[in-house]
Amino acid sequence: MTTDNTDWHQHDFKKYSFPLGDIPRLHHTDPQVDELIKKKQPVVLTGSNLVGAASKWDLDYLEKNMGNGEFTVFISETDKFKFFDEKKLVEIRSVAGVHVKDRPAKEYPRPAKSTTMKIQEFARRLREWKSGDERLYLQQALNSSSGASVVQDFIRFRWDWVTAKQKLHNWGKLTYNLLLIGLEGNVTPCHYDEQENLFAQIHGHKRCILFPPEQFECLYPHPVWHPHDRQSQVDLENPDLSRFPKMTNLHGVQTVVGPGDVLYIPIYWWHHIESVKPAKYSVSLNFWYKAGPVGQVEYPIKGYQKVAIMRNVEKMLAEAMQDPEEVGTLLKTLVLGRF
Ligand SMILES: O=C(O)C(=O)C[C@H](CCCc1ccccc1)C(=O)O
Ligand SMILES: [Zn+2]
Repeated sequence: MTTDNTDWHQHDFKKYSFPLGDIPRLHHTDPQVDELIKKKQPVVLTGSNLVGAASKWDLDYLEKNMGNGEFTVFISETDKFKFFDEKKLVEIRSVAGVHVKDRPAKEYPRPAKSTTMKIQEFARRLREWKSGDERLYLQQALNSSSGASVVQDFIRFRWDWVTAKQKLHNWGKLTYNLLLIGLEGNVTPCHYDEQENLFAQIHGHKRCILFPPEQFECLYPHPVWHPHDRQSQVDLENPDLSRFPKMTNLHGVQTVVGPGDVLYIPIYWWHHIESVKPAKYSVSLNFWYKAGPVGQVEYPIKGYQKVAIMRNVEKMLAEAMQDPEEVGTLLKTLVLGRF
């Protein structure tokens, strides 16, 4: 895997069963950049200085300057931090048209539990962390109460540059910036988001493995009503081909982003992200934008549009049937032996 940003040692990286190409790394002034973004293809933009004002955001600085608020921190017994949407549990009960606050019918295992803590406690626990301890991952939307000097840095981001990208590519509004501080070795397993994403790396490095929306059938996402909606059911490190046979068709692209790099993760693209050596922790900040207006539909429709259609079918059927479990039965009746 060639990454001209440093001489990555192959032996350090996990080996996967599927082929991985390279995501192009281009200087942000290269005209190919906007061509790739227009085609919803991932690309690493270098030299943008988008979050140059945050280049000093190491643990010491953030500990001193993030203010006195409580921050959302996920804690996991393993290296995986698979997003779990607690809101879905209530929504499941409301599928039957009844909002019931009691415990959900099914108990879902939670890979990582969510808690809050002050930045000082988080920093202390990160410094004291040793192999075998539970892992921590701070994931908090930045806002105006994030400490005065951090807000000053935030204001000095290259908002002209990123807003020009937003306008040029007809993205919707900026929903929020998620600040991510995690231990080397933390993994955010394969999932997709319904937003355009300019992912800025600030401290340390992250290995990002991406798959296009068309590989939906190889990645077997949880149902839309599941708390792991948008997350793949498959474990890329330990493929279960009896349950997920189409994993053998997986082929992705990858890159390693370092400080100053910005990775464009197109809407609906699958991504699997790992904080890698040598730094002990990594700091990233994403810029999530709502999808732009659909505009004139072109045929044949694109992979990501099929994903949006499948999501709507699942939602409509879940709403129509009393019990989400019946959705699978109805869909099998609809297609098996008929199409
Ligand atoms: O920026 C992105 O989209 C990423 O996936 C970055 C990822 C953490 C995201 C956590 C998360 C996943 C799903 C819903 C809400 C929050 C990382 O860098 O570890
Ligand atoms: Zn994501």
